[in-house]
Amino acid sequence: VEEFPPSGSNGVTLRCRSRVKSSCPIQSKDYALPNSSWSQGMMDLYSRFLEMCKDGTWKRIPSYSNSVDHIPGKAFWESLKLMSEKERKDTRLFPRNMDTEGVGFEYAMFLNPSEKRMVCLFQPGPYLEGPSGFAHGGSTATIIDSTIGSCATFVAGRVMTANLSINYRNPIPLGSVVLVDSKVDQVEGRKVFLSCHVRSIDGQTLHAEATALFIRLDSTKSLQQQMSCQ
Ligand SMILES: CCCCCCCC/C=C\CCCCCCCC(=O)SCCNC(=O)CCNC(=O)[C@H](O)C(C)(C)COP(=O)(O)OP(=O)(O)OC[C@H]1O[C@@H](n2cnc3c(N)ncnc32)[C@H](O)[C@@H]1OP(=O)(O)O
Repeated sequence: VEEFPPSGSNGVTLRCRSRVKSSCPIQSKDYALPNSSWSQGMMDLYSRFLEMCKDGTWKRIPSYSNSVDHIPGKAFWESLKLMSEKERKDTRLFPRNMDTEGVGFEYAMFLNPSEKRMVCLFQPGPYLEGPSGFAHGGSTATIIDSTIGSCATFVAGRVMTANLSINYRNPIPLGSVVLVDSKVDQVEGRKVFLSCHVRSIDGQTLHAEATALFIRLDSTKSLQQQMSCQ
């Protein structure tokens, strides 16, 4: 199955750990692969998207516990120089902050480059509880921000969330599987406008809808430009 960014060419899967000599990089764990906590519904949806990756329409996005690991190629190695070994070891991407599988954010993202669309298969675990039996709104905001943010990253490179507006329509049961579906609506200079819907797998329940503004931070080429697919 095709994967983006391709692990052989961008260096993101190669990461130096503190106890390992820098000349001996090791592979970071990809958390967006199935584990035993994934429900049948999550597995089925994941298989459906993997199938759609076969003709190149969709790309599976690997997920690492440290954001640095997502940076492609040369920029990755340059960013390592800007951070101390301790900083690299001690930070974690917020939705990957729990060690036990299944209790927090279980998710996998897929990108459709031509539609500038990123979807996220999300199974909220018991430690994300807000109202009894349902996901905390903050956890929903987190997965929306991460999905939209990854979509904006693809289109614009380094970005920050400037505005995120969410309407919560129906609570998300813990342990259920929802589809977070985001797309870029417009790009105006450094501003990237996106929208997002969170729906049940059968599409019958709208859980949340959101709009967001991301601001591009620098003039480096976007991943999309690097893939030359616009
Ligand atoms: C292939 C795919 C690839 C995938 C990759 C996958 C994996 C990726 C891995 C991991 C990514 C996961 C994704 C993570 C997602 C999480 C993201 C976050 O949580 S970000 C943290 C929260 N956000 C902040 O803390 C920002 C705080 N704010 C700021 O730092 C600044 O305000 C900033 C950078 C947003 C803008 O500041 P300025 O100084 O650069 O720019 P100025 O001039 O202020 O704004 C530029 C324009 O934007 C408008 N603007 C700015 N903020 C606005 C706002 N809130 N509402 C409306 N307009 C705004 C301004 O009015 C201005 O517009 P005019 O050029 O004048 O037309």
